[in-house]
Amino acid sequence: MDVAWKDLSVSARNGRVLLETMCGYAQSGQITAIMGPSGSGKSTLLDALAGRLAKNARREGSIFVNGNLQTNMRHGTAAYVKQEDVLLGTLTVLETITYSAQLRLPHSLPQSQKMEMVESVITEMGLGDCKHTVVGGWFSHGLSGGEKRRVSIALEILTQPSLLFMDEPTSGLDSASAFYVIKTIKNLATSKRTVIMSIHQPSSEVFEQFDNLCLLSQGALVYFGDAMEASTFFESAGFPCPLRRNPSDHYLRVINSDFDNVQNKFKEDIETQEKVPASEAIKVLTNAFQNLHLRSLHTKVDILCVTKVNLLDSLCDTPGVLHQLSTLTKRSFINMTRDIGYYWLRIFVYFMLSIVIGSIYFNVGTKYNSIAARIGCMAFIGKFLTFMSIGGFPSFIEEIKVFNHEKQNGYYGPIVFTLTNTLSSIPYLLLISLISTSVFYNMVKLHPGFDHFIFFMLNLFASVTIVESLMMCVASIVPNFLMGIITGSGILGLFMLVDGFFKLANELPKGFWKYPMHYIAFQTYLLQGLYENDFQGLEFDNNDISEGKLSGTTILKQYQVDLSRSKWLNFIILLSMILVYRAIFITIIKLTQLIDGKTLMFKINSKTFKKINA
Ligand SMILES: Nc1ncnc2c1ncn2[C@@H]1O[C@H](COP(=O)(O)OP(=O)(O)OP(=O)(O)O)[C@@H](O)[C@H]1O
Repeated sequence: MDVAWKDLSVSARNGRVLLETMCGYAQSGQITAIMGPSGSGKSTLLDALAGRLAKNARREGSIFVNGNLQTNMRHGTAAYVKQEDVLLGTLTVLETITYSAQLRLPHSLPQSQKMEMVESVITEMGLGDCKHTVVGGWFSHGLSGGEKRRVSIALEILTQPSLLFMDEPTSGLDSASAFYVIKTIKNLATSKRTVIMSIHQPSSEVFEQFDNLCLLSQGALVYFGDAMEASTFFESAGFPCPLRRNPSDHYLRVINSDFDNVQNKFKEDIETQEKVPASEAIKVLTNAFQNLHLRSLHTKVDILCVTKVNLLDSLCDTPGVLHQLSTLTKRSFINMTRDIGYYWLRIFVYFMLSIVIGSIYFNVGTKYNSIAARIGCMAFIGKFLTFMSIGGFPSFIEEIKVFNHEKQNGYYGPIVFTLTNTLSSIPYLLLISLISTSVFYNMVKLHPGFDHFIFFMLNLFASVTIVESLMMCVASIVPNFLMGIITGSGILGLFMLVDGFFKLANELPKGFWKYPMHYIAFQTYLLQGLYENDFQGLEFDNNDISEGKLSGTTILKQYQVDLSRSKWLNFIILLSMILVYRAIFITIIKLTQLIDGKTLMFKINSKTFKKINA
């Protein structure tokens, strides 16, 4: 793919110019390196080209891919290696890359060939020794920073994308690793791939692998052209590279104006030519570039903007939705199994709390005082045990980071993610409900009968699933674990107040708190279902024994339980809430994509293509 950008500029919503108007190109078979001091706009340029700018940044100018004005890119044609590694900490290197291969390589490719590709990319990235090591997270130390970086690169080069964006691929790598990694990328580029990467401080050997150099300083273009000719350019502008200095170090030293104010302190230690403040040097270099190279750059860009080349079709044969579903469900299930914070810890705490509940309300009976005890016991279970399900949020946040990255690369969308998360979490949520209910139900001796026990368990299952679904919606808006937990707790706390326990339903202020909040809170249906399940069919001693027995139905009326809704109807409402919350999650993700203007990179259809080509 040939990429050309013309009159490209980026500004933040507050008016700050992040990238000044510039042009440039990247051709197939070549590596184009974007270099510059820290904060010079390398990532911004990369993001602008890849269509990944932050919401508050606006791009102007045009980007052409194969001579077509770029709108979106097709799935499999562009890959992006982010600056930070987004990996599931519970998987080994081999598993991480294998799942990615299953997810993205054409379905028609035999399994043996896929595994060969996985092994080969592991070898190329020097990960052979640690291929069975887990990536690592808060629960276990795993790969080093440099190894994680190489796994991130391996994941993206696996499919040999036609266009590869890389944000600082060598950061955290030692010089030998950096060299071999870039050499592998160079090999990839020579097989007609286009690589655009931002890079900090390449060694001279790494620098030699670059074809084109785009040098930025303070958001402006200082040099664009053949990487090897940069030294001639600097020399002609009066800044020759001193002997025994890495050329890239030299370029960055000359154009880094961040330290102009402290330069005087180190006068004796710096070369004569560097005594010129960088701000002056940048002006000289920019003028020299405009005089010597800008015209030829414009000519080259103009040619590339109109040179039509057909897009590669080779990688569009990606696996179908069912294959993606099964691969992602397996991956997610393994992640949930290995991350003790996802469910195991919760299962243990639920078990312990169930014993505590069982001991406190042990053999609750049917005396007059047992009525309040049963109500209190069920309210605690319905409120607090379900609330505790926000504990899995930090682990979910890690998973959603990977989802966001894979979604941006166009591997799959929110519907597939939601389905896989649902399928893989169901066994654990059932286990939580089964263990807890088995313990407290039998200790407390709530309404006898297997059908009553099962109903209780299913309600607990539905409610913890609702809390997980609600937290998914929270994560889609607040993808930070502390803020997410605060937001989720706030919402659940509010629901608890209006479910009819702390204040009976008819005594809640009508405006807002009863209508609609009482009916939105899932605990309303949970508690009513549990109360009906427990009280209906039982008889209790009256306060005054001479007044005879109190029927369960009378008690339910006193607690303002809406008996027109059967306990099963309450349960069905809970199940529907799971669907509603998960649908809200999908809608939020889709809306965010629309607002971002990144509507599914892979969803460009042939009609649109024909129109653009026309
Ligand atoms: N969305 C944004 N809103 C406001 N300012 C931004 C935004 N993105 C980047 N910037 C600013 O633009 C400048 C360039 O940022 P950028 O991340 O592109 O630099 P960089 O050259 O990649 O730096 P580094 O090498 O340190 O990663 C920085 O000063 C940064 O604060």
